[in-house]
Amino acid sequence: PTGKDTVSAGKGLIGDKKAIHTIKNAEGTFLLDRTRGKGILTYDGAKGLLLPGKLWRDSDGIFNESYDGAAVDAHVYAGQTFDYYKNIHGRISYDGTGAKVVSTVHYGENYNNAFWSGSQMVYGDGDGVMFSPLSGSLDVVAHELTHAVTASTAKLIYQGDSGAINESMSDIFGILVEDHFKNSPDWLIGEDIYTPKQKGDALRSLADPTVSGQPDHYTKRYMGTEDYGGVHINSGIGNKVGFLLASGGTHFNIKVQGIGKAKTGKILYRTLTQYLTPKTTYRQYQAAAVQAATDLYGASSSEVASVKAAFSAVGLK
Ligand SMILES: CCC(=O)Oc1c(C)cccc1C(=O)O
Ligand SMILES: [Ca+2]
Ligand SMILES: [Ca+2]
Ligand SMILES: [Zn+2]
Repeated sequence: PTGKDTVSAGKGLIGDKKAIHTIKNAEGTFLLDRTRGKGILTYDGAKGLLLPGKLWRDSDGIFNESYDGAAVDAHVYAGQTFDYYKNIHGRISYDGTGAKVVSTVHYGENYNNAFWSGSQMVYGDGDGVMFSPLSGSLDVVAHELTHAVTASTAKLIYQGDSGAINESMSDIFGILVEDHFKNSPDWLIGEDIYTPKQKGDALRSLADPTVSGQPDHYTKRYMGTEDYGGVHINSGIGNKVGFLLASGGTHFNIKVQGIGKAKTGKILYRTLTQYLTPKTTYRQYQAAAVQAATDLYGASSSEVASVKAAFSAVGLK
């Protein structure tokens, strides 16, 4: 649709008020943000399974009803993730050339999933027990949009080691985007939408992947066929590397000097976008990350030493 670029009032899933970029015409106000790249667009799946559904339209221009919350959060968090990649890494949208960022909320019924379809983000409403509506968490939205960055660069195949690295990159950048915008950063994924009736838990922990049954060492990796060869299981190995590299610590008697979240983000962004390829294995990932850190900080830098130590701590070299 055409219309006038507008800033509207919105309320997120937990009732938090926030401004949203929209366009307004005679038919109403739409979730179309034309201030970022070629646009950020949010659609209503209307509890069906057709994508993308209908571009979200509000008749009175105030997005404050409970049904609106998932859409407001998806729209705002997509914009924040867009801003992180632009301002921190100089990347304009997931493809680097301002590609439209499309999200659909209210997908399916009681759907406990969120995913990157290959061309857009899709969020279920959850069943109210396992999940609340899944766009209600910035780290989850950033996780999904990072799948799009990966699909536009390394194209890591979604199975086995490459799939686990794909998943880990999405978790790590989910953490980094949330850290960039929130004053309560953590190393947890999905805490805002996971098991709404229980407090203090999360979908995954990067600080200690074993709390959700993930391995934190390469010798403990899952080798079965479930979950595309364990992409959401073995991502714990890469997640532990990311945590140790940023925060430091001693793991299986190996001490890692932390280098902070910002440098960790720079090294892993360069690794993902310059060195990883569709079939990269965890061992090749170690070499790629060392190379990226060397490019950025020099072969004899403390940052390179920390990258080597972080991978060594999980049994990779
Ligand atoms: C952190 C977001 C996440 O993991 O979303 C998924 C869920 C909830 C189920 C299945 C797949 C995914 C995914 O995006 O990998
Ligand atoms: Ca989090
Ligand atoms: Ca919970
Ligand atoms: Zn994922």
